[in-house]
Amino acid sequence: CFCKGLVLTHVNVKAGERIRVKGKVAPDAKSFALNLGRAGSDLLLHFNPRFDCHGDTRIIVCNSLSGGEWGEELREAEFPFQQGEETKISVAFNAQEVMVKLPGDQEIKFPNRLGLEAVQFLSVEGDFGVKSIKFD
Ligand SMILES: C=CCO[C@@H]1O[C@H](CO)[C@@H](O[C@@H]2O[C@H](CO)[C@H](O)[C@H](OCc3cn(-c4n[nH]c(N)n4)nn3)[C@H]2O)[C@H](O)[C@H]1NC(C)=O
Repeated sequence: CFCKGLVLTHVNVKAGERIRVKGKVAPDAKSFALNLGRAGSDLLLHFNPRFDCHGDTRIIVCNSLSGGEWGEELREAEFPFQQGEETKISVAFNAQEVMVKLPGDQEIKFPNRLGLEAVQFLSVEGDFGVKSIKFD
């Protein structure tokens, strides 16, 4: 369900700032993921919409990764993505939680399990073509 995509390091996004990702879901998408954290092995958030992957159909899986170990998954059934469509995902965080804003004013909150105050690493992987990334 994954092909390696875009990796940004040293982005130095602080709590209260927002990352806005615009892109297009592949027409035959199985899954894509937005990862942000200290590094690839320490993720504040692995945001993983699954169209058809790992036995999941149209479910958003969120998780953290600490020292390469996955935490407990949070699963969201409200699934605002369509294969082949453009979409916008924005993420902000504070000491307590990560807030993901999705189309249709949907918001997913995920605990800041790593307690990160800044994010250095951002990657987008899977069946998603990034059009723009804005930091504000
Ligand atoms: C029911 C069986 C046991 O539970 C399953 O266990 C799987 C393995 O941990 C879970 O899938 C992982 O879920 C993680 C988030 O919790 C990640 O989505 C993980 O994929 C991350 C990943 C793979 N890759 C990757 N694979 N190959 C390449 N090049 N890159 N990159 N990132 C997935 O492989 C999967 O979500 C989980 N399913 C359930 C229902 O819990």
